[in-house]
Amino acid sequence: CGSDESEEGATSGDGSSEGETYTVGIDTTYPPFEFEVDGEYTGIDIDLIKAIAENQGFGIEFSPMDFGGIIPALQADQLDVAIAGMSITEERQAVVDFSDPYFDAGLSLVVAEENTDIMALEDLEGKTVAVKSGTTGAQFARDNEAEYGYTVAQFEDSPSMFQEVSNGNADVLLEDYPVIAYAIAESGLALKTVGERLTGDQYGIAVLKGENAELLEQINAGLQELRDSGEYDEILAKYIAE
Ligand SMILES: NC(=O)CC[C@H](N)C(=O)O
Repeated sequence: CGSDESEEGATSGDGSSEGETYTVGIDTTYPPFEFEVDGEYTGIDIDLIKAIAENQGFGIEFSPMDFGGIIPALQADQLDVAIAGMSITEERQAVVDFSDPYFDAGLSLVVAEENTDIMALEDLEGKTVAVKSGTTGAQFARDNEAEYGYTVAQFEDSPSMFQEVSNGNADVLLEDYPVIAYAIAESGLALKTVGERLTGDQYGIAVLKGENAELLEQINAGLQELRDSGEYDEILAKYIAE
């Protein structure tokens, strides 16, 4: 559905820049932000970065990887840009520069639909909490583990976490609420969100710290253009039911 998928590789826009091509790290197991349909990458992040590349006249090449590998890959110069539902955090800001925020998210708890004994963090004593490596969810779980007395089980991707709770191997998982809403609606897994939203944060597009001021400026200009033109809202509406 939607726009054509042909911009991977070189998009040269209107020739206003040198048509540089950047390698973009993505987490393709993270719908509705990034996923794969019939061998094509799709989702909010994919559409946004393609549209930014187009309006700023640079090319992009996607490099899919586990979320936990993305910041290390930026640091190792294997990626120029990362867009991966990545929350802007102070810790990350020590090693990457973020674009202006483009989406509001934050963590919630998810349990099996029939579960009636977990309503909040206070109910997690002795339970197993599934998290994904390198994420704000994993960080939150570690930070609160001693206080609430649960055990953390770490996974490399979100679908594995959802599966694990659905199977009953883990009692609860921590994930960003737009991703939870999409997973529950689309996967048919018998899961539900419980309790309050635990955190609020915002997603940003990342580049390696200190070395990419010009690229970051282009990304911010591109984002602003998409907001002004209404294309940003159209992209969101394609993937998120209001
Ligand atoms: N792709 C993801 O799993 C991102 C999770 C979360 N928003 C983070 O930044 O850590």
